Amino acid sequence: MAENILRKLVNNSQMAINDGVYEIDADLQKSNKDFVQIIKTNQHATLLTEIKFASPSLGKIRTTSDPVSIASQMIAGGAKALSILTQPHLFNGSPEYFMKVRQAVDVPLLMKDIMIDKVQIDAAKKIGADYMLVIQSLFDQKFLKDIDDFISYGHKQGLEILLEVHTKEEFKNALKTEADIIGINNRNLDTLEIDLKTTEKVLEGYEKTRVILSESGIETPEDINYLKKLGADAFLIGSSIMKSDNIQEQVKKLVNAY
Ligand SMILES: O=C(O)c1ccccc1NCC(=O)[C@H](O)[C@H](O)COP(=O)(O)O
Repeated sequence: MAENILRKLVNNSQMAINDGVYEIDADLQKSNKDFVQIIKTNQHATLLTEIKFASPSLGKIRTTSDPVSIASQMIAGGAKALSILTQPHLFNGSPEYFMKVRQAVDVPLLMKDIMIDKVQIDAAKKIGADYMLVIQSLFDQKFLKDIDDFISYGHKQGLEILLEVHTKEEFKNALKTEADIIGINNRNLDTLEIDLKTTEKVLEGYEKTRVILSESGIETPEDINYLKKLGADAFLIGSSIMKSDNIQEQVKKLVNAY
């Protein structure tokens, strides 16, 4: 799959769009909580934990089960927001899981998908997402055009934007946008390799103007403290929590990293 993973992810999203996955008849409300404010005031590590049953890098992570139960355990452990996969292909996600969780919890929710089309942004609003994911490399590598228009459309739908980068160049471009949070993905989407030093490389020499989320490959309190020292304000964690036998305790351990 290494031949071009991004292309494959874009094609998968197009397939899901063509199959009507995002044609949703719902009007759920987002949370009334401000995640950026939570990040700025939380005395402990702010975790955005991810409900993710499978991934391109790991295949099956956990047997698909009730997402509401997983969400409740994450929140009981101290997660301040949740990321929920809605992409069916390779991630086993779905907007239905998302809506079940939205109806059960009041924390901010990120619709985690490979967003390539405004029809998905419309869906994010309908399912009650607070945040949507935008991937800078999709624009820099010319899979998509006009990131400012895409972000502005999301904002007009009442969504906040998590803009994900992996390189210094992408980070520079991301800083020119109106994104609400910039996520540094420690996973290289061309190779799927993870290196926490990505956050270090990207943030080197950066004078803080935005809220920074470090994403992927985070497993231990030590990882969190390392990333915090580099300038990360919050942490997106999926696999290491989803693989755990005790989700609540695993989240608690990470939240109490500091
Ligand atoms: O997780 C993957 O294998 C993956 C592959 C290709 C594109 C995106 C992918 N994941 C999306 C993510 O950003 C992660 O799910 C998220 O940062 C959590 O990462 P982790 O804690 O390593 O599960």
